[in-house]
Amino acid sequence: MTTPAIELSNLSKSYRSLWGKESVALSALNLEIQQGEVFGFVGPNGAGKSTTIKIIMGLLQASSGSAQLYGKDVRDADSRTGIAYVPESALLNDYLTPLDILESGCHFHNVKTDNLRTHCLKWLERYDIANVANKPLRSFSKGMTQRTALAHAMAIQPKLLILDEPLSGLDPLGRKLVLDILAEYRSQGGSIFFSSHVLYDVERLADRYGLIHKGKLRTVRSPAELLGDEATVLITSYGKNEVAGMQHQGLLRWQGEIKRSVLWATLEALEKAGHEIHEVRSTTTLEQAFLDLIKIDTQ
Ligand SMILES: Nc1ncnc2c1ncn2[C@@H]1O[C@H](COP(=O)(O)OP(=O)(O)OP(=O)(O)O)[C@@H](O)[C@H]1O
Repeated sequence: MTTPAIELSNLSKSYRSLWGKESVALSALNLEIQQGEVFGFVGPNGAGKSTTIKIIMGLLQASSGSAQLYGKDVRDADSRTGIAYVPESALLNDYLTPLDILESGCHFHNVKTDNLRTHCLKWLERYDIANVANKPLRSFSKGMTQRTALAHAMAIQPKLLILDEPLSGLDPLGRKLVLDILAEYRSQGGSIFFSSHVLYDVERLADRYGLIHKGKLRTVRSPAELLGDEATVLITSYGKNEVAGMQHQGLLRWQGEIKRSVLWATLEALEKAGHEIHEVRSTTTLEQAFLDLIKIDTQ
């Protein structure tokens, strides 16, 4: 068996206030992320996501338990070679330019390339910031800074990407751009561990999702497991003949919201009846499925 990309065993973290009061942020977390896996760490604000990521990145010390990257304890800085991290609010030196930042990142991670400048410019182009490659970051919007941080992460050709709320601060176009790049990285075998407090725009990205709530990992599921048989699908078609489950909407248009378990049977029936299928869209969101689970868990 290959070594997991991330292995957390009984990981706990408590913070102590100035008055000595302890609050538990993470409680005995056990989790394995395999190489090549995309894992979404999802939970509401204050659930413990950033605390977990900061421990993995060596920025915080766990109170107990252990965290390993590719079999190496995270307290050993070498464990993070070839691992890219983008924090929620990227703290980049704002006197530097995107090109400076990418080039120094590549030097630090020992990236081998024929022409470093061309390599870095390629990544700035992918993130649509090549036109400001030589401008200092202090003039940038939050979205542009976030894009620089993401371009820096990809330019080091990481074996694992760790992203804390990767889409926060980005407009819809920026979000789509980042999701497309992450999907491409994933299709080339890259591993991703990302956190998010909302699911709707990352729900197609991960192989598995872990739900963290009040410092405890409540459940780890694949999107299919999470949606189960309760998932519904909305079908829109055009045709003359009636088909079970479909409601006539005037002229040739039909629409039906059906259980996912009867999707294929319905599509076959529509084809047989000579309908042209216009759209098939999931109407049950992962977000709702998770919210339902928390309700069940806390009852
Ligand atoms: N430096 C700190 N000192 C004391 N308590 C802290 C500190 N950092 C985080 N906490 C507390 O630990 C808990 C977990 O916080 P954490 O930032 O890990 O949550 P999160 O899931 O990342 O939330 P968000 O989505 O808002 O970033 C929260 O109750 C938070 O208030």
